[in-house]
Amino acid sequence: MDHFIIHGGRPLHGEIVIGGAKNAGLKLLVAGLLTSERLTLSNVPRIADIATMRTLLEQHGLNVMDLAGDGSVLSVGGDITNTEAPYDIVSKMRASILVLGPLLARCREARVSLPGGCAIGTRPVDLHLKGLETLGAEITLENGYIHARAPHGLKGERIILPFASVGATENLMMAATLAQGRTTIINAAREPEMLDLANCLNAMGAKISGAGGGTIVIDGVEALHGAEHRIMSDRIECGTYACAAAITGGDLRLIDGHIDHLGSVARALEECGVEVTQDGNVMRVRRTGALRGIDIMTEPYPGFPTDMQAQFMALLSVAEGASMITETIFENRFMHVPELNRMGARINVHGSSAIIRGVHGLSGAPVMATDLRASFSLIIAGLAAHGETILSRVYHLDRGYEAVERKLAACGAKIERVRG
Ligand SMILES: CC(=O)N[C@H]1[C@@H](OP(=O)(O)OP(=O)(O)OC[C@H]2O[C@@H](n3ccc(=O)[nH]c3=O)[C@H](O)[C@@H]2O)O[C@H](CO)[C@@H](O)[C@@H]1O
Ligand SMILES: C=C(OP(=O)(O)O)C(=O)O
Repeated sequence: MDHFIIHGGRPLHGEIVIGGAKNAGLKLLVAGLLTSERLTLSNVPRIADIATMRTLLEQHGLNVMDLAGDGSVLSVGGDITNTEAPYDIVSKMRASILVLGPLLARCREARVSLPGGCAIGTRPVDLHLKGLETLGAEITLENGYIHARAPHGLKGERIILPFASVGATENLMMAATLAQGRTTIINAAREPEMLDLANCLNAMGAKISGAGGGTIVIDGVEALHGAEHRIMSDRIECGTYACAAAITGGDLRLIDGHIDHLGSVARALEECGVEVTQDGNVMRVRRTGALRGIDIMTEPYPGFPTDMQAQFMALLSVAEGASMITETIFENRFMHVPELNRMGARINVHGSSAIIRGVHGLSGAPVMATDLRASFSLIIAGLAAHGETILSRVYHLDRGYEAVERKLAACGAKIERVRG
């Protein structure tokens, strides 16, 4: 298992190119199941989750071509020969559940392993299943698998989501593109990735309006066709490097970083005393003064994203005064707290809130990654800490961040990946 060795205390200066969004790219690849023609995606991030999604689609029978030879442009096409998503892939990557709606809509049948819980929470898929039932699917659970059938096809309906679930909105939006009649999703997730997916589906011939807002209307069509689409840039990767710049008192130009997608994250950085500006497609982040503590609550978009919570906690651990972070999306997303405390942070968890008392400095230590964003929070802490930090279980990080050590080292960080 690879690990990172980080020697902290160096401000980051320079440029980092933000890659394509993991949380958009995964669903955009799945959209390839909705047509027999080719869907070509550019700006594909070279991360482990994309490789896993590629394996999943290939075992459904799709052919995935690497057009640029470096994984950045993928073309998906061909016939679906297998409608089963097996446990060994779904249990590795929860986004696999997104194949359920498209397989059902196109093949009228699908068998997808139940994903089960993960390190950050139980993460049930009841809203996906109820929504598909509303569209006419018959769903049974047997032997750990979801078996969904719609022998006469799906039928458009009005679906009210009790919670604005990202995955349920995407699954239902994709399924509804091939349903008969109109589907209206009320209380839909409003994350920018919804709009990216809808734009791609519309380019494939779907009729979707309202994506990015709370009500999405989908008029079903007979068939979708091929298209080309550029995946939006990753707002979470952008926010993560912004925190790294801020904690080290650095100055970073984030190419293809966008304040408007970051929204509440950019505002939180400013409240902490960090300067954030936009010039064309470059977002600049720098800090010259002291960091100030603030209170944060994670919420669905446009609120503060849970996927930035761990990285902000690392930042706030060295801010002046006390901060409070309340996590409302996942019930177990504070696994980084004991690891940050091992580096000298003073953080106490009370239920869904963490109180962070700012300290003057952190000290390097051996720490362990527990999930994707927690891993990067420990890198952020390590970049600011005195001495050596050794981060193990880097495979969590590789799920969603491309070339971390290269991007950080190019800006002055002393970070090395040790293989094995
Ligand atoms: C691949 C991807 O895009 N992952 C993102 C997606 O995950 P994901 O799509 O899984 O997130 P959801 O918005 O669906 O989940 C949010 C909350 O709703 C609950 N829930 C969800 C569905 C359901 O049927 N029943 C239910 O109770 C979940 O357990 C969780 O507590 O959005 C999350 C919230 O912004 C992000 O943290 C993830 O990075
Ligand atoms: C929680 C995340 O991803 P996933 O939903 O794929 O687990 C994340 O990107 O932080």
